[in-house]
Amino acid sequence: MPRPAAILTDIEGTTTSIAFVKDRLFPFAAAALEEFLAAEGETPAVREILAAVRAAAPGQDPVAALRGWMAADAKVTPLKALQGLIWHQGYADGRLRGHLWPDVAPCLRAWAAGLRLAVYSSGSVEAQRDLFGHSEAGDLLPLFAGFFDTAMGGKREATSYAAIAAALGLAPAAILFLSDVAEELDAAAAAGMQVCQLVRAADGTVASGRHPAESDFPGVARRFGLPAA
Ligand SMILES: CSCCC(=O)C(=O)COP(=O)(O)O
Ligand SMILES: [Mg+2]
Repeated sequence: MPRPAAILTDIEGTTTSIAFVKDRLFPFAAAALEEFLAAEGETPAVREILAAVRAAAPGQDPVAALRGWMAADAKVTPLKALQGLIWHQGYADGRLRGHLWPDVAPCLRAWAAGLRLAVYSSGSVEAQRDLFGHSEAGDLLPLFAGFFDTAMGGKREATSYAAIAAALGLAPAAILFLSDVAEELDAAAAAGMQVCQLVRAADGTVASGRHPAESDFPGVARRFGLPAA
């Protein structure tokens, strides 16, 4: 395999602890839902999201549909867009700061000097930008060349990875995709990307055995011949 020219990274379980997403971000959005809709429900962005909720859950009360998706951790685009808008307020006023494992920011900085970096998460592009722009390691936005969400398709579909490679103007084989979820790695590998599973002990991730696996970003750097932090 050629040395990767670009790194495409997942967020939850890869750059960021699962606990931060599930115990901090998700409850933050859940607690603010009704109040946010009362305040912002007539803005064009939220009206568009609510129309998409009604289209995806016809005949259901939109708030009930959103609550159901939250309870199921459904990766549904309108829910993800709305969570991103709610989190935006928290990042802007300092109540939220994006968690990153301590090994992540030094490696991203080292890699960005010679490689293109991009993110692919179920979280909306706005949510991704806020997490890295207001991270515990400072503003990392300048390191990234692209952000991709479920508008590209689901993370377990090979076509999503082909679309992201095309958007980056690279052959899939030139891109290394990092994720904790084996099914996402299966899909990226099927599209021709190089892949590596992040098996972070603190998150309780288990190696699938189907893909190369490392416990942190320096391990990824060693395995794929990338610059070390
Ligand atoms: C942008 S941080 C919030 C991530 C999120 O909403 C989520 O559902 C986790 O998705 P990922 O694809 O990063 O595992
Ligand atoms: Mg993940």
